[in-house]
Amino acid sequence: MSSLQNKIADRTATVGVIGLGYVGLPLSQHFTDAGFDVVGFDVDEERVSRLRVGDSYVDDVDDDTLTETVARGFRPTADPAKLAGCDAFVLAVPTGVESGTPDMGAVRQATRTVAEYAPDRDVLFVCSSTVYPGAADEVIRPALENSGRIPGDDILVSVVPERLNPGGEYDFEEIPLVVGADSVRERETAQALFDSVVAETVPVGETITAESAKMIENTYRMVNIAFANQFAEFAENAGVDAWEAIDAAGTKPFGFQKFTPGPGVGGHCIPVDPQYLTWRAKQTGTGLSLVDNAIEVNEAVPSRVFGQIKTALSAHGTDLDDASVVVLGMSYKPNVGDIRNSPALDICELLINAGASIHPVDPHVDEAVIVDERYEPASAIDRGTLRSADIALFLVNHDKFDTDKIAEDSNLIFDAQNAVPEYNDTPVVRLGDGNSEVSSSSLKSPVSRR
Ligand SMILES: NC(=O)c1ccc[n+]([C@@H]2O[C@H](COP(=O)([O-])OP(=O)(O)OC[C@H]3O[C@@H](n4cnc5c(N)ncnc54)[C@H](O)[C@@H]3O)[C@@H](O)[C@H]2O)c1
Ligand SMILES: CC(=O)N[C@@H]1[C@@H](OP(=O)(O)OP(=O)(O)OC[C@H]2O[C@@H](n3ccc(=O)[nH]c3=O)[C@H](O)[C@@H]2O)O[C@H](CO)[C@@H](O)[C@@H]1O
Repeated sequence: MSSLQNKIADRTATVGVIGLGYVGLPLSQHFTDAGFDVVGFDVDEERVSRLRVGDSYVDDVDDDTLTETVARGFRPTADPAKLAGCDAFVLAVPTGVESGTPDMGAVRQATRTVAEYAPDRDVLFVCSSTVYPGAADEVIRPALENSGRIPGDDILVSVVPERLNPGGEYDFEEIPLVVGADSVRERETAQALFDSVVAETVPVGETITAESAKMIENTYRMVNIAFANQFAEFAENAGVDAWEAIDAAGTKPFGFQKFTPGPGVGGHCIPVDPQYLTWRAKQTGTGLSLVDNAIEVNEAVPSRVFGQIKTALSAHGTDLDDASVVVLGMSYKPNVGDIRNSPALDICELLINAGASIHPVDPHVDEAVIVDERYEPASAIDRGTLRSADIALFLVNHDKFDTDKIAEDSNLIFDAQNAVPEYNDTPVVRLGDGNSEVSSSSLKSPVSRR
C-alpha cells in the first residue's frame, strides 16, 4: 500500500473538504466521525463563523451534531492556507448553469486552491461536485497541470459524485457511491477514503464514467417527472384523474417507477444537471432532443399552473389584481428549507406581477426574495388569513401542514399535490385531475364538482 493509502487506513490522513454546503458539511461530519482530522474550507466567512459556533444552516446536520463534530476536531476555515498539509481534498463547490452552459468557475477556482496548498506528493483529489461528462479531463486535470502538478502521479485524481438525499429516507452511509478514476492506484486510493464513510463504493474505469453515471441518474429522473407533468395536462383535458391513474400504474411490481406531477421541478440537481448532459451532447455532435424537450416541459409548468389559478379565481368572481393568495409551501420539495429553483417562487412572481397580494407560509423557509422584495414566510398557517383569502395554493406537501384544517378554512383551493381532502363545499382545483376544476375548458361552477 502507498503511504497515502496507509494514512487513510489508519486514519492519520487529514481530509480537506472544499465547499461547506448541503454536500460539504455532511461530508465533513462523516469523515470526522470516521476518525479523520478534517479541515473544511469555504469562501463564505459568515458561513464559517456560524459553523465554528455550532450554528448549522444545513438541515441534514443539526446544531448538536455540528457542535459534536467541531469538538471532535472538524476545523471550518475561510483561510485556504489552513488546507496546507491535507492529504486528501474533496470538492463540494457549486456547479450551476449560465445560459445553458455549465458554470465550472467554482470547480476551477477550488482546484487551483488545492494545487496551491496541497503537499508536493502523495495527495488525493476528489471531485464530488456534479460536473459534465469530461470535466475532469477538460477542467480539473488542466488546472492542476497549469499549477505545475502531474495528475495521476504527484496528485491522484478521482470523481465521486455525491448522492446524498436531503430530507430523504436513506441515511448517508446506506447510499453506494460511484468512484471513478483513470488508474488502479487512483481508484483504489479514492475507494479507501470513501469506504470509511459509506457501506459500498462502486469502482468504474474512468472519471468520465462516474461523471456520466451521475448525469444518467438525474436525467432519468427529470425526464420521467416531465412525463408525469405532461400526463397531468393530458388528464386535465381528457377527464382523467392522473393521480389515481398513476397510483394504479404504480401497483406494477416491476418495470415501473412512480413519478407524480407537481407545480414544477426545483432544487439544485434535477432541473440543472441534465443541462450539463445536453450541453456536452451538442458539443460532441449528438442532439438529445428527448432531454431538451423534457427540460422545456418542466420549465413551462409554473406558468401553466399560474394560468389555472387565474382561471379558478375568475370563475369564482375574483380578478388577480384584487386577489389575496395564501401560498402553502415555498421550498422546492417537502420537508426541506431549500428554495433553489423552487417553482413556488416562479408562481409567486407571476402572481405579484399580476397584482395579487401573496401570503407565503412555509415552516422550513425563513426568507425568500421575490420580485426584489424580501418575504418571511409564516412558519404556521394563520386560520384567519386563510379564511379571508380568495385562494389557498397547496404547492409543497410538508409534513407539518394540516391539510384537514386547510380544507376547512379555505374559500377556494388550488391543490398541486393531490393532498388536500374534500371538505363540504370548499371548491378545489386539483392539478392533474380532469374531474375537478382544472382548466378554462373544463372549469365548472363549484356545485358541479364530483
Ligand atoms: N444539494 C444536494 O442535494 C446535492 C446532491 C448531490 C450533488 N450535489 C452537488 O454538490 C455540489 C455542491 O452542492 P451544494 O448543494 O452543497 O451547494 P451549496 O451552495 O449548498 O454549498 C456550496 C458551498 O461552496 C462554497 N464555495 C463556493 N465557491 C467556493 C470555492 N471556490 N472554494 C470554497 N468554497 C466555495 C459556497 O460558499 C457554499 O457554502 C454541486 O455540484 C451540486 O450539484 C448537491
Ligand atoms: C444526490 C442527488 O442528486 N439527489 C437527487 C435529489 O434530487 P432532489 O433533492 O432535487 O429531489 P427530487 O425528489 O428529485 O425533486 C426534484 C424536484 O422534482 C419534483 N418532483 C419530484 C418527484 C416527482 O415524482 N415529481 C416531482 O414533481 C420535486 O417536487 C422537486 O421540485 O434527491 C432525489 C431523491 O429524492 C435523487 O433521486 C436525486 O438524484
